[in-house]
Amino acid sequence: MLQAVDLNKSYGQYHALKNLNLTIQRGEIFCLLGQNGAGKTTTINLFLGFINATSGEARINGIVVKPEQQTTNKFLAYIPEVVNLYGNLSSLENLDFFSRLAGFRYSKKELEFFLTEVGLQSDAFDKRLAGYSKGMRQKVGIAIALAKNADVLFMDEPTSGLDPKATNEFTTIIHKLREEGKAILMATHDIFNAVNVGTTIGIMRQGELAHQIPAGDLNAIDLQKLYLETI
Ligand SMILES: Nc1ncnc2c1ncn2[C@@H]1O[C@H](COP(=O)(O)OP(=O)(O)OP(=O)(O)O)[C@@H](O)[C@H]1O
Repeated sequence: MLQAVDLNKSYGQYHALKNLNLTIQRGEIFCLLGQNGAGKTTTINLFLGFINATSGEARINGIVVKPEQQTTNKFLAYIPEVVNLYGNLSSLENLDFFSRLAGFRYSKKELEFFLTEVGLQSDAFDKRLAGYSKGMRQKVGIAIALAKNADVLFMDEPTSGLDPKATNEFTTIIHKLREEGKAILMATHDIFNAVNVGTTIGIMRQGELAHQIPAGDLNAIDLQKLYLETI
């Protein structure tokens, strides 16, 4: 579903990503850990087609990502650290707008279903997004991904700045998405959450994927130890 094959990204002499090889199947959540500048966002940006690879391939559903063609966009959704939607529109209106943009038209009931799926309280549906918390905005971002019927989700630092309750709600949503067969690539600094939601943990160091471990093999303390030894 999601594959990097000998993927490289250089800026002049600087190698931001070195020979990345990884595969993420349906129902897999791959959590990428690593220090600032390790190459996590570069990896996501290559899959999203925001930047061109220097060499190698990023593939989504077997199709090579080509920034100028955008053929893989229909399969994916991106949930950035801060979900920026239209603050003066409600979540229902934002969801309707972005669904139409992706070529889907839904009834109000169907839009409400997506928002309920991600755990947004129904009394917020008609309220302007400007008053939403970070966690609520994130839920709307994930609802848009569901409405778009995206197979693959990319998330950058999804739990950064979320309080423990919102992080817990996020974990519940991710487990549900995994059961639905989504493939998720997530960059995070949150070791505890990576163990909680990940099926595979990757640790990056200076542009290289230094470790790739099944999440079930580690608890948070083991992972923290390995992380600190790696970076
Ligand atoms: N446009 C660019 N020009 C030059 N160097 C860049 C550019 N974009 C990224 N880099 C460099 O590539 C390296 C990897 O950056 P990247 O953003 O992927 O790191 P990261 O692991 O996501 O870090 P963080 O945890 O801070 O988000 C960094 O050293 C960064 O400075």
